[in-house]
Amino acid sequence: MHTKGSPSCCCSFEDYNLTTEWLLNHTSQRPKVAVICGSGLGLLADGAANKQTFRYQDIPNFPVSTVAGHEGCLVFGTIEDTSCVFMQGHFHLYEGYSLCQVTFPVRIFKLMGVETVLVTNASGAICPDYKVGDIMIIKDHINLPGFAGQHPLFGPNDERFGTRFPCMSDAYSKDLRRLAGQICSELGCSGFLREGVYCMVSGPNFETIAEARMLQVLGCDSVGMSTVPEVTVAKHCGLRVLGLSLITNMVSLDYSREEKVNHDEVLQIMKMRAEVLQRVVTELISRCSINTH
Ligand SMILES: O=P(O)(O)O[C@H]1O[C@H](CO)[C@@H](O)[C@H]1O
Ligand code: HPA
Repeated sequence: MHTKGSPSCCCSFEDYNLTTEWLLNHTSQRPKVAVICGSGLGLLADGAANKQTFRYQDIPNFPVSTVAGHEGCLVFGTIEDTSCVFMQGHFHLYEGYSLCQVTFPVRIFKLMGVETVLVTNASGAICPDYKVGDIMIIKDHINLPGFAGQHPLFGPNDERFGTRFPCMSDAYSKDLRRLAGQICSELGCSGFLREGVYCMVSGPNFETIAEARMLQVLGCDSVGMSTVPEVTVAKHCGLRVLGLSLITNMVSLDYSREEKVNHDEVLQIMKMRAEVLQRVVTELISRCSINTH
């Protein structure tokens, strides 16, 4: 990631190619599904067999993880007959990375032949009906940093990846959302399953009460500091996307509320639900190419 592609993008097509070639030369896996593991969810990879792990720092051009709960490993493996790749840890604007770096792995997955991306994350509930521990299937998102010009597709468009003006009205596959709902109900998770709108903020601070109230007025059900850039770039290059968000805390909408959110608490709740999420993700991977198109 050292050659300048354009003033607003720090990765050139050669950078993407170099990393893709390196990975293709170091693994015999040809993944069809990529899983981006959110905070504390690295063990989503535990359901895979024939695992092969690379540390981000050993992969040319790859950013490294700097946040607790993000191991910084790329794990290849198989689930049933499906070859897949897991990102144990993803990247955030607040770490100081450009959105080009944040989304770098998504284009690598595309070039490796991935067709479907499952994104997971931790988020705070804005919707007062939600509860801590709920799993929210992401129906849609609000790209708040994008409104302020922090957008991963800013700058000259590279047609080799996708069109200048991608449509985002169907960013999250309806088929995959339906399948996820079905799997959750088969696994007995219906009682804590939601579907809603995720809003990305840049972080790293958690929201003020006035900000949280604004997000509620905007129609957000939950808020987090990731995912939207990866999903935007995935959709731009024609990948199918499913997003699952785990509600780790209730965002304060009221000045009288005493509870204060912190990252340790976020990780603790993720740990509590990681096993069930792992079963959902494993099942999704084994069924997503059969039941959907
Ligand atoms: O979105 P992920 O990385 O899962 O994690 C969420 O949790 C962290 C804050 O506790 C932030 O990184 C936020 O985005
Ligand atoms: N706000 C922003 N990001 C988050 C939150 C939150 O309340 N919880 C987990 N990630």
